[in-house]
Amino acid sequence: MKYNIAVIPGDGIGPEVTAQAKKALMAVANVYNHSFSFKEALMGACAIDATGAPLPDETLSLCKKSDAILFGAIGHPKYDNDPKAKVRPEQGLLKLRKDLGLFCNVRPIKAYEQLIGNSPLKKEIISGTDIVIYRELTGGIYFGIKELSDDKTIAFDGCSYSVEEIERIAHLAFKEAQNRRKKLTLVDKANVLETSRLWRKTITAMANQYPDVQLDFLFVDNAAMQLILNPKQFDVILTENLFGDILSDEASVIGGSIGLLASASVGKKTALFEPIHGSYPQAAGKNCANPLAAILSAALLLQHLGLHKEANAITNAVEKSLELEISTEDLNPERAFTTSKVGDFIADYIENQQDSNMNFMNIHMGQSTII
Ligand SMILES: NC(=O)c1ccc[n+]([C@@H]2O[C@H](COP(=O)([O-])OP(=O)(O)OC[C@H]3O[C@@H](n4cnc5c(N)ncnc54)[C@H](O)[C@@H]3O)[C@@H](O)[C@H]2O)c1
Ligand SMILES: CC(C)[C@H](C(=O)O)[C@@H](O)C(=O)O
Ligand SMILES: [Mg+2]
Repeated sequence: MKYNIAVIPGDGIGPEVTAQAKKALMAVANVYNHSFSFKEALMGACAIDATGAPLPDETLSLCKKSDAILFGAIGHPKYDNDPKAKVRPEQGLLKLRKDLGLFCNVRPIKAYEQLIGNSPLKKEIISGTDIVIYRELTGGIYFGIKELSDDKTIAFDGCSYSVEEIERIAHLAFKEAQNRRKKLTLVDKANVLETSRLWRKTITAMANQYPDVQLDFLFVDNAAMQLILNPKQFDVILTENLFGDILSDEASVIGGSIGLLASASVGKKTALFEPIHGSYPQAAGKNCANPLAAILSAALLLQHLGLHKEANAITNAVEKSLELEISTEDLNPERAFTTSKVGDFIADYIENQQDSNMNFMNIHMGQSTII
């Protein structure tokens, strides 16, 4: 089959990690006789530099024409440190999510047995953790009215949610729970926020449509603590935009590095696949960032296209790289492999995994070097 994939490498480490995800997809194409046509487009600080806009029209129209979108990361310190900047890289990503209707962001988190020692959390606490966060992505405070008083001493960010916005992601989260361990936790701040009370009321009213799912509720402050104290209690977490952003970075500590966390941003018409991490500007151009979040995002892309065997080929290769410690410095500081070497290993493993020849492993393991 032929698929058109829009690729948005973005800023900082975005281009480096996205290149490895493309390598993995090309290896899949070779083994399984698919054809991926990749078309690249600008978004973020690089797009502002080139066109003045963080999301050029050509990028949006390319995304609309594509079967799926692979995205790296955006963001640049020159904007992070300038609160007065009117045009910012992040506006590109937010506009893309909104214009494409990508309301449901799925963020899987698991403790890989191979990496159990990498987390600062105790082994017995994290071992066996397998959570998926359903983060609402096109509503809430991110997209509310923003105001600054004329004398610039008072700022306002509005937060609103409608029943329709809550229901459409909640149906997906309930269904995901049905396919997993049948537990759904709504995380909110219903003791304070009107929007959270609407979430609670709406989800409670939906529960009878999913009688096999055990539904519970947690306030977000407690949820932040429970994620670290006892992450195994969670199966599917459903939450609003801002809480999902914060809790997923926190949860990445369970896996051992944020460089492992992939995500799918899904709408009715299309879907975009993105690591949860940012542009990590300190590592840009150094070939040292972990590409696995981007590579695992490519696996989620394949699943979305219904290519399950192919997606498994990528996740198996990732597991093998972790087992052999063919990993970047965040996971393997003593004997770090570069970003591109990890990508090469994954692509080679996908193409040659039937090959039981141990030389194959030796070639890669002998190549360790580094930064
Ligand atoms: N989706 C996105 O594009 C996205 C997400 C978050 C932040 N950002 C932007 O990225 C810029 C930097 O933000 P930040 O420093 O808060 O977050 P960040 O995720 O870029 O980096 C935070 C820390 O996480 C670690 N890290 C991140 N990615 C890694 C990787 N692939 N491999 C190994 N370690 C990794 C590093 O220790 C890094 O210092 C900002 O401009 C921000 O707005 C963009
Ligand atoms: C860059 C920023 C707008 C974005 C968000 O807050 O959604 C990021 O942190 C993420 O998690 O994808
Ligand atoms: Mg974030």
